[in-house]
Amino acid sequence: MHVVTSREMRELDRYTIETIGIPSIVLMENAAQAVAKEAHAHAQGQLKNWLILAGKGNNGGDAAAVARHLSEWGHHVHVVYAESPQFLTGDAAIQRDILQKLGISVTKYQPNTLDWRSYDGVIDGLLGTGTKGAPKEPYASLINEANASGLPILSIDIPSGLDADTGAVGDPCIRAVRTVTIAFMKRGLVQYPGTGAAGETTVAAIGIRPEFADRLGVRTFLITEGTLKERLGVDPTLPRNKDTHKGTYGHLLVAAGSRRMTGAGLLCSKAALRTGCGLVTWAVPDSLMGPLTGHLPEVMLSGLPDAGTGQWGSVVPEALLSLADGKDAVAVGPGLGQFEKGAQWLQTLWEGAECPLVLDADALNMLAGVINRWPVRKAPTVLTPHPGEMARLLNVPVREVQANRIEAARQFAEAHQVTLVLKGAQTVIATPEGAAYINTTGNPGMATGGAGDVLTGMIGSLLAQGYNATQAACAGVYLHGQAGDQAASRRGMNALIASDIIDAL
Ligand SMILES: NC(=O)C1=CN([C@@H]2O[C@H](COP(=O)(O)OP(=O)(O)OC[C@H]3O[C@@H](n4cnc5c(N)ncnc54)[C@H](O)[C@@H]3O)[C@@H](O)[C@H]2O)[C@@H](O)CC1
Ligand SMILES: [K+]
Repeated sequence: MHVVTSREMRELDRYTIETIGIPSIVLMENAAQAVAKEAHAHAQGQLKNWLILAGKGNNGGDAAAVARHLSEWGHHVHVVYAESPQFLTGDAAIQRDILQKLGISVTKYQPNTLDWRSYDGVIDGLLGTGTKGAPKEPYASLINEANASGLPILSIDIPSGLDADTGAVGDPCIRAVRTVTIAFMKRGLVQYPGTGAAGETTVAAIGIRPEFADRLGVRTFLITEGTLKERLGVDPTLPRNKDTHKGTYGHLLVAAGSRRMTGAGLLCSKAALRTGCGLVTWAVPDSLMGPLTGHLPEVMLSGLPDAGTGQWGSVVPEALLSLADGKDAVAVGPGLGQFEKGAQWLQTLWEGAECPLVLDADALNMLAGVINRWPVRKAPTVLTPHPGEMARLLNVPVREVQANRIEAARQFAEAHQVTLVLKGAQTVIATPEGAAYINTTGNPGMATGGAGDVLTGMIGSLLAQGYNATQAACAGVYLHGQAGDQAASRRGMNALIASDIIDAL
């Protein structure tokens, strides 16, 4: 499913109107039909009293047409224009004139004069994708009154006050229970806090087809089952061919865990096996071999000389590099620990390993500040930072990363020619070619120690099985979230721990 910016949406509108030839008023009619149907369904067969808020742009034009449909179906509607309706232009003016001829009640907003208690629900058609900055008066007061009314609000296209591109909520912003977005999902609806303000969101098809978005070069997508299968060609449910053996499914090397942090390596390796790779070799500092033996019988432990410390800082990087030889992928980082000259240590693997790499946690901290000077790797490289690690990689505050996660991920991935997985609610995957994918699975119960180690193992496993970096990152993130959702439904979010995610795979 495509996800668009407001600029892309304008281009798609223009393309559909001018090149395909569907008049804008027809698109508006389709949009309004879809929104009205959603409101009608919300009323569950009862006829309701709707207060319909209209701005002066096309979002308000949609709202006026919604009022017409609802009234035709027997609902009671009252339309309040934020600004004087006499100044409307274009399609919005056409809709206003129709309302007038149909005798539908219309007023201009006067602060604190609306009797909100006499309505059952609100339709929000104040501001759409034409919004610039936080709502100005009188929109701001009207939005505040609507939110304070406690009535369920259904937003047209986006909640008024939302930044359709970043998901930032203006002061104020409508808090909707439901949003019917027009033609395509907007970026602001799939990034927090926007996602929270929009409530349950559906996309209304109005005649602007998905292939038009491909034609115009839209390269941001929501990860759904359809995206995985149709766009990315990954189907994890396909049965295995009968004449295969463990070598068919790849061999992953995991470099993770150190004294006091062995669990990270256990989770990463076990998740990798459960994601289907044929073999996992787990490299650890030699002194940990004894304590770890037998904990995960399916994994092959490989101890590297560590001068008795149990720390990766004492392991020469060449030892790890030679283990990487002949493997199908390497996962490095969980529980590795921080140590002196860590960047140089990692550089040996970065430059020497010929197979795909996935880097997480401490390995990402080693990259911060040096990745700019390192050569682009020939084999695929996946980085999986959480927002704090991303901020260190970019040397900016975390809030700057979070303010526009899609762009932060995309720019980094393009600049360094890596596949970047920016974790957090609605994980973003950006590819070296400039595409971005936004995940739809997962829940806050997964904000628990070790969940990231599980993801690293899963992505490593998929890389080892021969999936390309985009496939591995997108499928890994999607399945990780799906397993987390299953685990949460069994355990509850508070009780969920990382092992439960593995158990749900
Ligand atoms: N063909 C099309 O263009 C279609 C557009 N549609 C609707 O049209 C909307 C976009 O319409 P518009 O581009 O007219 O824009 P909007 O209706 O989103 O609003 C723009 C108007 O609000 C004003 N405004 C902008 N920022 C403001 C702020 N911070 N405070 C107060 N006022 C502000 C602008 O001066 C402008 O008059 C979409 O969200 C969608 O609902 C749909 O009808 C489908 C077809
Ligand atoms: K709106």
